[in-house]
Formats: sequence, structure tokens, C-alpha cells
Amino acid sequence: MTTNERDAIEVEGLRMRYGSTDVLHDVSFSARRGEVLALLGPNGAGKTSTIEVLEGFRMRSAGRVEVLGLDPAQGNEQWRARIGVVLQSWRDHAKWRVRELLAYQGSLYESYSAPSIPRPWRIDDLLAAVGLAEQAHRPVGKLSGGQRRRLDVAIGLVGRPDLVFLDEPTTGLDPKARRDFHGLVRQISDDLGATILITTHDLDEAENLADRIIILVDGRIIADGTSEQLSRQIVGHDEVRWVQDGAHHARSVPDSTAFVRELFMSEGHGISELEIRRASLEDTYLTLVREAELATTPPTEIELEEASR
Ligand SMILES: Nc1ncnc2c1ncn2[C@@H]1O[C@H](COP(=O)(O)OP(=O)(O)OP(=O)(O)O)[C@@H](O)[C@H]1O
Repeated sequence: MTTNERDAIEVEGLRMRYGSTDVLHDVSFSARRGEVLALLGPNGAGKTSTIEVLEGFRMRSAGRVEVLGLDPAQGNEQWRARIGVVLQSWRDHAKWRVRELLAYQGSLYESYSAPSIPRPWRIDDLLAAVGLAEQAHRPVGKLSGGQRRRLDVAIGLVGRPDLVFLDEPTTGLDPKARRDFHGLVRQISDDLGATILITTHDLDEAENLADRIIILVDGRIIADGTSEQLSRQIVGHDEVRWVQDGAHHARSVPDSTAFVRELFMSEGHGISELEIRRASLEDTYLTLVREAELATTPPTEIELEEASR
């Protein structure tokens, strides 16, 4: 079945181009089975292009890609049945009723059912899981934007996939629906043991959901790790604030634990308040992306002149 049972996704040296423009340069990463991976990056960084190559919807120009043990360019029906994709294309089915559309989509997976994973997902359970039970008999065209997004997600999950691609799944969802959706992602990760690759611009969402985060800038991976590992890449970023004998102090330090230990050893008596703020994923992301963009921006003429003086 697969050459590497541990990994659901393996990408090595992936390159992709639109016409003569390269949009992915030497991208390499992997996702273990059951892992929730968030792919982050500015607009146009190449997140959707990466996902589309993994789904087998776009051809790469170089590199090795293996998804659930197969090259997506050669993925067969059986392989495709194990993959859930959340698309936004169900607007054309305006006259279908929600339950009817899901039941039809689900029926396509019946022949891929296995004793360990009965397929499709029971439609009423799925409707309840995505919070559409009350809309089961409504025509798709009469759903609100957020309800349609839930339906998109339900269609991506109806085949009880081993691997799910979620491209900006919470765009347009209200805060309650967003929180419910996060619960659903955890459920499919825990109960189905599914591997999940999610792209999002919502950094709290990424921090909340992902076991690992990959940041893509300009078609290149600039960071890959847990949120804590990424924040450790930014030196001097823990902020320590304290009040000493009535005066307020603040310092940005690389190792707040060591700093606070020293502070208490030398000045412990007069300290009345202490607060440590570690870099949030947003701080980390913005710093790493800025550094990567500065590194690739060619110097201006003035900078070149200054350098030659
Ligand atoms: N069909 C296409 N033809 C030509 N260029 C394209 C096409 N689709 C995307 N691109 C270009 O490829 C690059 C990567 O786009 P992609 O959609 O993968 O980025 P993204 O990280 O998903 O962006 P966003 O966060 O805006 O969704 C961009 O420069 C984009 O302009």
C-alpha cells in the first residue's frame, strides 16, 4: 500500500511553475499519520498551489511527492476515496437539499467501505457534527454563507477520509461556528486518526489546532516546527515586566526563566509584580516573514551606494 507507513505526506524538492514563473522552489516537508499540520504564509506564498499538487490537481515541475503512499499524479480512485478535500464549489447545487446532496456524495464512497472504517459517514451524524441538522431539508441555495461553508466541510468529510485538506476552512464563519469547527477538526483527528493539512490566515486557529506549523514565503519554507520551536527561533523575544519599589520596568530577553531567576536572586525583596509575555505565534510569524522578505528584497540604489562608500 504505502512505501512509508509512518508518513501520510512526503514532499522532497518540490518545484512548481505557472507558465514561466516558478511559484514553489525546492519545498520539502512531511506529515506523520494523524498529525495536524498548518500551512501559513502571506497571500500568494504558494499554499494553495502546494495543496493542489498534493491533491493531484496540479502537476509539479520537479521533486518527489508521496501522499498516502502514492504519487498524486498517479492517484487512482481508491486513493482518492481516502482523501477529503474542502472545496467551495457547491454553489452550483443550489436546488439540492442539504441532506440529499450529502447522501449522494456519500454514496460515492460506499464501495470503499471497510470493516475498520465504514464509509460513508452516517449522514445524520455528520449533519449533527457540522451543525447543520436543522438545515437538513433546506435547499443549498437558501443557506447563509457560513452554513454553506459548513456544508463544504461536510462534503469534504463524508467519505471518512484518512487525509483531509482544508484550505482556509473558517473563512466566513462566525465565532461560535469557528469554535465548533475547531472541535470538529479535533474530533476527526482523534476519532478517525485522520491526518489534516490546513491553510489559514488565522494564527490563533493555527496555534489552537496544529501539532506543527510550516511557514511558506515566496514559494519557500522558512520555518517548520511546533509553535514553541518557532518562537524560540526569535532571539530576545520574551518580554518581562515587573514593578520594583513602585517603579515599572520592562525588558526583552532571550531566556526569561534565567533572567527572572537572576532578578529575584539580586533584587527579590523590592519586586511586587511580575509578568512574562512569551512571543505569540502572531509575533513569531510576523518577525519570521519580515526577516524572510527582507532577505529576498534586492537592495535599493541608495543602499548599494552606501555599501560601496
Ligand atoms: N492559475 C494561475 N496562473 C498563474 N499564476 C497563478 C495561478 N494561481 C496562482 N498563481 C500564482 O501563484 C502564486 C502562489 O499562489 P497560491 O494561490 O498558491 O498562494 P496562496 O499562498 O494560497 O495565497 P492566498 O493566501 O492568497 O490564498 C501567486 O503568485 C499567484 O499569483
